[in-house]
Amino acid sequence: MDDDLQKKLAPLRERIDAIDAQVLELLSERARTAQAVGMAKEHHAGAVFRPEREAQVIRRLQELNAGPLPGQALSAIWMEIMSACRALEQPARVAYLGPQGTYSEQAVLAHFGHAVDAISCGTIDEVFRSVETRRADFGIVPLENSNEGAVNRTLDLLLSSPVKVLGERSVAVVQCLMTQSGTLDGVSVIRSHPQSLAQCQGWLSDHHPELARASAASNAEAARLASEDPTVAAIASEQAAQRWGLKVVAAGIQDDPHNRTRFLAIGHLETTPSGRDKTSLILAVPNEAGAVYRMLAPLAENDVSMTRFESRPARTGQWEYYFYVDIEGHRQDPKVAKALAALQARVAFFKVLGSYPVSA
Ligand SMILES: O=C(O)C(=O)C[C@]1(C(=O)O)C=C[C@@H](O)C=C1
Repeated sequence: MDDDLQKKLAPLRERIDAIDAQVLELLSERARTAQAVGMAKEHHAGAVFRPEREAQVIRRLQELNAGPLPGQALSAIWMEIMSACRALEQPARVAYLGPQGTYSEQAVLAHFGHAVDAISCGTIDEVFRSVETRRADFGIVPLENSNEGAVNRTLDLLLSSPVKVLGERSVAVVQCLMTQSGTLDGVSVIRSHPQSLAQCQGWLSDHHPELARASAASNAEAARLASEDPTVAAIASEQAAQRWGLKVVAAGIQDDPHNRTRFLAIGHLETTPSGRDKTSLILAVPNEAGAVYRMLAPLAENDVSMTRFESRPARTGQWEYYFYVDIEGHRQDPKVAKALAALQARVAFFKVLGSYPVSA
C-alpha cells in the first residue's frame, strides 16, 4: 500500500478499533440485560419473542437515526442484535418451505435474524403442521407474489389451522441465472420452479430462445441440479448460487424489477398493539345480493381502512367464497374492536387470523 495512504489510514483504523471495543462493551451490556428480561419472563411464563416490542425498538431507532447509515441498514443490524439477544433467552425454532437458499429462507432470516434454528420443510402443509405440533415455535409461509398473486395453499391452510398470524415480511425477488462455469457454454436446459420461469419468460425469450425450459420442485432444487450437471442452468436467488457453489451468469432477470413476495410469520402468540399494526381476517357471507357490501359497512362506519381483499372459493359447489381481509389497526384498538364486533354479528363465518406490527 502506498505510504501516504498508510499514514492517513492508520489513525482512522485505530479510531475504528477503539469504537468497536466500545460498541462491543455496550452490546454485551445489552445482551446481559436481555438475559435479565429472559429470567423475568421465565418466572412469569412470558413469551420470549415479542414481535410488537421488536417493531417498536426498530421504529424508534429509525426515528432517532440522523445518518449517515440508511434506515434499512439500521433495521438489518438491529434485527441481528435482537436475534442474538433473543437466542440467549431461548433460540427460536422456525419452520419454512425449504430447501436452503429459497426466498422463504431469506424471509426467515429477515424476520427473525440469523440466531434461529431454521427447520426446512418440504411443503407448506408441513410448515403449518410443524407449528401446530410445536416441533417448531414459528413458521414462515409465502402469502402472495406481486406478479403471480396469492399462494392458494397458504390461504386454505390459514382457514383450517388454529395457528395465528404474528407478522409479515416482504422479500424482493431478484432472479439470477446461474451455472457451474458462469457461462452458458454447453448448457441445454434452464430449470427453475414454474413460478420463477413465468416471472422471467420475457427475458428468457429475448435472450435465450434456443434453450429448453424445464420445471423443478423449487429454485433451490434447480440450483442443486445445476451443481451436479454442467448442461443445466438454474434460475434462483444469489443465496442459492452461493449455497450450491454456482456462478451467476445474469442477475435481476425477472420481467418486473419490483417483483416481491410477501410472507407471513405464524405461531401461537397473541401480540399486543405496537402502535402501527394490521389485522388479518377471514369472512364469509350468504350468497345473496348486497351481502359483501353489508359485510364491509362496519369498517367504513368505524373509520377502519381495508388494505387487502382477496376471495377464495369455499368449494361447496355453490359459488360461495371466503374473503381474506386485512385492515389497519390492532384488534385491541377501540375502533377496530368496535368494527369487528359489528362485523361478526353480520357474517356467516368470522375468523381473526391475528393482529401484528406493520413491517417497516
Ligand atoms: O424486550 C423483550 O421482551 C426482550 O426479550 C428483549 C428483546 C431485545 O433484544 O430487545 C429480545 C426479544 C424480544 O422479541 C423483544 C426484545
